Amino acid sequence: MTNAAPHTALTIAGSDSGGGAGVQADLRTFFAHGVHGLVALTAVTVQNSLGVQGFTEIPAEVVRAQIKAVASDMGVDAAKTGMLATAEIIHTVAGTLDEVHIGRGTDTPFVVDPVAASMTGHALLREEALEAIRTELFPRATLITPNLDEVRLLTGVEVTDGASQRQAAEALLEFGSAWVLVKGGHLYDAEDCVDLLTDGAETIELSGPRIATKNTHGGGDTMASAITSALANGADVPAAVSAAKRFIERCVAEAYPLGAGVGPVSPFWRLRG
Ligand SMILES: Nc1ncnc2c1ncn2[C@@H]1O[C@H](COP(=O)(O)OP(=O)(O)O)[C@@H](O)[C@H]1O
Ligand SMILES: Cc1ncc(COP(=O)(O)OP(=O)(O)O)c(N)n1
Repeated sequence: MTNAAPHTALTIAGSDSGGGAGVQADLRTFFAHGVHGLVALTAVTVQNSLGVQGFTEIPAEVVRAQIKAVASDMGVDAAKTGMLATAEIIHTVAGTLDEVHIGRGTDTPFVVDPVAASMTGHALLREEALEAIRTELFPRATLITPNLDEVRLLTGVEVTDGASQRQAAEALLEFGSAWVLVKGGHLYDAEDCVDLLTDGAETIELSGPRIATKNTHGGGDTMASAITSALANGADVPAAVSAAKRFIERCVAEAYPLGAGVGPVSPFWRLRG
């Protein structure tokens, strides 16, 4: 008997030793969507619920080799990036994605989560690398998914309400991605969590209740990999983001305490049905 292979999604991201963010969050989320996860590891972080103690990056050529190995043999239905650590890795990833035909202008959707720092404020990207994300990855992206801290770093726009969220989304579109999702989780005083999705022609507000919990570690990675899973399974961008928003709400609602600090969001609810 030969079983049909599931769809595949590739994450190009760092490892979180605490298991709540990074490739661990991505693989948990791919699994919860019935998608086979492929990995190109970019960095190894030393972190737990209290924060990131440090990281070391993987040589750029090894990142390239991982992407080539899986793309040439197994095939990639959708890809995403998370922590990329250095400008050299970003440059290498951009060139390799072109070689294996992933990203804007190809049939394989590509999501860029422009991870710059952990929620505890520890840098996950060397300083000079932000410009490389803007110029080398955004033009190749089907969708970019910054949080409000990343929006400020990338555009200088301080989002405080719906109007500035729209202004930020327009500024981000100028960098060349097909779609932008400005996530609103960091507007802590707002009653609802509103994420704004736009391609310049169509703008969709995705709103949901703000769940009262401190355990939101890995939320951004989980959201981006839920979108990537839906894209791998054939959804278009608005449908993928809308499904991911409902998914992450449940993950936040079922987040659990682990360690003395911030616990992880939980994709396990999906396995319980
Ligand atoms: N307390 C919360 N309740 C419900 N949804 C949340 C909560 N915090 C964040 N989210 C959602 O989780 C996703 C990631 O949010 P955000 O915190 O903005 O990004 P990041 O995790 O990258 O910092 C978004 O879809 C956001 O709306
Ligand atoms: C290895 C690694 N990658 C990414 C992050 C940031 O993850 P995110 O989903 O934004 O979660 P928080 O850091 O906001 O909890 C990370 N910490 N480690």
